[in-house]
Amino acid sequence: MGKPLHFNAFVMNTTSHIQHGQWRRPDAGQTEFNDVNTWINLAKILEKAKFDAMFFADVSGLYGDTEADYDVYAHEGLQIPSNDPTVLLGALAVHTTQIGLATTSNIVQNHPFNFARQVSTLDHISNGRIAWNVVTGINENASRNYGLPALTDHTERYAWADEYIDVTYKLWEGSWDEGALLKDKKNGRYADPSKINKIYHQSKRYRVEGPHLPSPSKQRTPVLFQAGSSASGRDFAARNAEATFIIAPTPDVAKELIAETRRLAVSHGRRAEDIKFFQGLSFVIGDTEEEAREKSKHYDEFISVDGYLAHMAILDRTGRVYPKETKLKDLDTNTSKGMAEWAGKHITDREPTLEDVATLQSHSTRLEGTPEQIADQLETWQAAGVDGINVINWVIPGSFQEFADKVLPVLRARGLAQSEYSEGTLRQKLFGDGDLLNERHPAARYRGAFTQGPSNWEEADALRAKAPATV
Ligand SMILES: Cc1cc2nc3c(=O)[nH]c(=O)nc-3n(C[C@H](O)[C@H](O)[C@H](O)COP(=O)(O)O)c2cc1C
Repeated sequence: MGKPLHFNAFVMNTTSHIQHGQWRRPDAGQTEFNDVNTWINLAKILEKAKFDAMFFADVSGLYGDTEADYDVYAHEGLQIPSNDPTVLLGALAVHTTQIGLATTSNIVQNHPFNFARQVSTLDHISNGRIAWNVVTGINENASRNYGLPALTDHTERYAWADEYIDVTYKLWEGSWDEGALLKDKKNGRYADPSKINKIYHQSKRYRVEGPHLPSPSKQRTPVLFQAGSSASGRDFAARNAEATFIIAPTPDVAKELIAETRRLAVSHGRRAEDIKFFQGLSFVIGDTEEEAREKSKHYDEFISVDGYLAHMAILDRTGRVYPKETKLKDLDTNTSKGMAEWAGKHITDREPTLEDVATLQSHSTRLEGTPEQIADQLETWQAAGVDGINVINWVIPGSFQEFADKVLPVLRARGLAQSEYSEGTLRQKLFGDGDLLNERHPAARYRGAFTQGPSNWEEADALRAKAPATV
């Protein structure tokens, strides 16, 4: 028997997330994303099927050139309109009891003091089932929505992320000592002030006094996801992430990426197994191979070439998508070079066009076949070091229901999917090693760090000048 893979449902609080054009299918429920019942219904299906978590992607602004129009995004429902997933998790938490709830939140979109408070509140509501996908963003428009003149430089974005996450660690792990909450009705002592600490954080962008307003939730720090794949992104993940989301084109590429990030984690004093890797995949499931092939063609009929190209930001200078028959060799942009090479590997009998790029993109994460064949392919991904799958959907809720009905039973028979939830918080369910971050994680150093800490800003600043690494 194999080792169970983890399964997350990869979704976004919008109509067109990844598989652009599929919202036009008659059975697509994602058009009703404003209706909270769409999500509650899906959460119940997923929980019944024992999915580990519901993972919400998010962006804080439009894709593409900020000066150009955004007609194509509006036509395609491509991540606009979209709603805030973090708010939605509050509703899902009270309609479920076991499934993990992961939200994406960009460091530009919220002050860390406020964000830390929202997450602690959600972790209380859900009884310890919250995860945070830490992103630094790639959209210029998102930066402009928060008063910045432009997208912050790549290296600086990760320095900012370090600073941001440090504030949240201090609030979650260090501000409240264990046993601070007394609830002592007899003596009229609700909490013990000697165990509630200010943090006096000072860094380039943030000056935060504390204390954290919520008392500690079950997990304190939510389970930490990360999705950057550049050198700085991988280094950030190696230091901070408990789970990393990848979209590798093949198991071999995934294997390399995973080994590299695990090596980095070890170099930062963590263990290789402290990070779990989730590969994003979509599924076309048939009772026979022939049926799967037919279904795949049917999905292709709904592909919106404009949608894929807009998501990949392959647009002209006015923000319009090029005609789909445009040959890649005729595109005069930097992005087209890598793409042309990539498309050229797959299409050898003619000049690749933009339509080919969109189709290739939609096929790049697609596993197709009978449930048995899909299970075989998942075993190959697992052998490459993948711990879990972020299941990308075509339609909500149908794609997940189909996966639950057809593929999960085959996986269970091979020991590759869980049949029951284990007890406890999301972290305990994923790692089996307690509700809190382990001792090797950098946030653990803040436990008890503020108990004997400074009692005002002057003392804090003096201490920082003497030993910058400690506070
Ligand atoms: C699989 C995957 C999923 C991502 N999901 C999101 C997301 O939901 N929201 C977001 O703002 N960025 C998302 N990103 C972008 C990354 O968080 C990151 O900002 C981007 O990849 C640039 O960082 P990098 O240069 O380190 O890769 C995702 C990236 C990958 C690879």
